[in-house]
Amino acid sequence: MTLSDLYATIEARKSANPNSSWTAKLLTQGPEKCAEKFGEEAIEAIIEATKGDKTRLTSEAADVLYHLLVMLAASGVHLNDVLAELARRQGTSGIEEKANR
Ligand SMILES: N=c1c2ncn([C@@H]3O[C@H](COP(=O)(O)OP(=O)(O)OP(=O)(O)O)[C@@H](O)[C@H]3O)c2ncn1[C@@H]1O[C@H](COP(=O)(O)O)[C@@H](O)[C@H]1O
Repeated sequence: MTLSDLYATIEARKSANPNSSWTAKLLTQGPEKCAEKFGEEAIEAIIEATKGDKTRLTSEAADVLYHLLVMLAASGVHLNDVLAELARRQGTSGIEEKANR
């Protein structure tokens, strides 16, 4: 499963029944709710990272990635645009990138 596969599934859930799909249910609640869920999952991942529990962090990181993609889809931002931005930054040092912002 790639992030692109997961993003495609999430996009397809825009027209799915909210009673049979968690993703569809979340998407019907709008971009603010999706952003809120992403924030909650990010905090849970931070907690596991600071505790040093690799198994729990792995699980929470999966939740973060999934909810990031849901938030992007809800906000009308395509994963390919994010990947293109990452590709643009490739070969540029982080320090240089920061100076250009
Ligand atoms: N990767 C995920 C994924 N990760 C987490 N979740 C769901 O995200 C929810 C996380 O919510 P919480 O942890 O906050 O738990 P909760 O108690 O249910 O939520 P609250 O009521 O407390 O807010 C759970 O219901 C999880 O099942 C996911 N749901 C779906 N996917 C992927 O999306 C695909 C499509 O899913 P459906 O749309 O459900 O068919 C699936 O096949 C998976 O590949």
